[in-house]
Amino acid sequence: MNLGERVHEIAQQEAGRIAYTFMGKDTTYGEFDQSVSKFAGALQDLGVEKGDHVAFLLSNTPHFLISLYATLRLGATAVPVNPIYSPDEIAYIVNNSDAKVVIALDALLPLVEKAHQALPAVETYVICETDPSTAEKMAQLPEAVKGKVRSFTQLLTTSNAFGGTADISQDDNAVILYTSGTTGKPKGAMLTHGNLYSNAQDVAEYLQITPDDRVVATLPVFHVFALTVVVNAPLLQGATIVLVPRFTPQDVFAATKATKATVFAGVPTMFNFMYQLPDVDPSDFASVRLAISGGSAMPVALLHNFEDKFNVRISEGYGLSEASPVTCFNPIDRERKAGSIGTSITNVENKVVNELGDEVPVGEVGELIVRGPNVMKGYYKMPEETQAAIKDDWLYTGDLAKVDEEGYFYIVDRKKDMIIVGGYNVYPREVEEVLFAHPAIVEAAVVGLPDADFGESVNAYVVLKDDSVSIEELQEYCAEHLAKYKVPRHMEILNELPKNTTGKILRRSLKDQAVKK
Ligand SMILES: Nc1ncnc2c1ncn2[C@@H]1O[C@H](COP(=O)(O)OP(=O)(O)OP(=O)(O)O)[C@@H](O)[C@H]1O
Repeated sequence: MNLGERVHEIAQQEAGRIAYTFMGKDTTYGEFDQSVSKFAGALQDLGVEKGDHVAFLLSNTPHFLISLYATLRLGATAVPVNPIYSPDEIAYIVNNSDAKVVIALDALLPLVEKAHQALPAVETYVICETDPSTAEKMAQLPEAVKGKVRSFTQLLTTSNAFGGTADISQDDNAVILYTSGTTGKPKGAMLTHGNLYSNAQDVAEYLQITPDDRVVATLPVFHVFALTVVVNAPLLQGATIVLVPRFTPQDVFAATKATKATVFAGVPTMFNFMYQLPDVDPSDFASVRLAISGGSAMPVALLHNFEDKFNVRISEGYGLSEASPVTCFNPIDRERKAGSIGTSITNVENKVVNELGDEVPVGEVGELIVRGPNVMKGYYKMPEETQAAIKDDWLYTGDLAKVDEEGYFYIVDRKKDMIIVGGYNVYPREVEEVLFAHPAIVEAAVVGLPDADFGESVNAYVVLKDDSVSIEELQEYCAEHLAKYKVPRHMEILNELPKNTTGKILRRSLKDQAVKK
């Protein structure tokens, strides 16, 4: 069984069940399956065969769901790319992935027009219309590009359905996902059909997603967290996806209220924006039985505040692109531990090891490594990086963690972000947790900077609710809660913190800016 077959099976058994809802319109599994077959037929007519690569420059609209499942049905490989990357970033990924077809939102038409010469391997651009003026704009394209451009809507209405069944094995690539480059140049993690199916199934079981669930999809779908947790896992269960095209707290509350959504998944900054929104009526969120946090560390103070305000349980999990992504989650039917990423999900093993790769005792910090059917095949065209990441079937995550007696894991921080002050280790996260617990602080990030006396120093950047507190007072507050060497030497108040499009705070940007000063 694979993802495509499973969705087809649900459509055969319960065609009238709602697969997704978008802008107030419901689409049934029967209709979804039909669109997938037709679009797979269209891709086939465009020359896409098993093993070919198709890049997506799409956001949270039905185009993504149809394109993904059509590509999978043909046995081709999907390469979801963040559509708001710069033209150079997009060109790098599209070229590196050897994509033959690019499926793009119409807003990217100017980019297609400009960038097509830099993308020699791309034979066709399929443009997804969301604006009535798109057809006219397509007609006015220069001849050299026009010949390569097709309309998604037209292909969907005029193509014959793909009637065949691609011969897909568990080890075939389903998706190549480029890591966002928070810590370096994007690398394409090759995730197989087996990887994606098993992780979606294990997550769905572990979080008890049922066919009656309505799962809010506002996390960007081109990112691995969304792909498994709010796209594949609900579809495997025959549940309903509530597509929210662009995250705003207002849109999420409106969508949960209108659809009586039962599951919400977000990164911590989303929870923070929702919590901070003034005049919110918590009853708008009352239908949500489970809130899922992942992608970066959920500050403990925010977890408690959010749970109290909205009377909902937050289950924090952990993962990375290379692991499809989920390895741990706080369980639904057992204790949820604040500050922990929970226990290993079914079929996946997590272990904390020292520099030699030996498991460390309970409570001791080491690198988190992962083994299971979710671990990627490798990085596309990067055998050396693959060898460095996977040793004896264990994926080295680059994250420091510890585990308790009950098997709950705690992410201490990224290995690369650890600060060494005069020989002492400081994990930015523990300083951030203290800052987050201060009532005047809305956001906080901590980075290490070179220091002539101590090698490195601790530096904090905060966003404040108001000006009720000074930097000196915040430093005094830190001194009350932290050992002296962990207290930020330098603190700065900013209007906002730099974030990537998934909402993760970019410590590296803060560091780069500080070094340039
Ligand atoms: N619950 C969590 N707590 C702390 N960190 C988390 C959590 N969930 C995910 N992360 C962090 O996110 C990382 C995985 O993110 P992802 O695969 O999206 O790549 P990225 O970090 O955005 O980009 P890059 O790999 O290029 O740095 C993990 O390795 C970990 O550092």
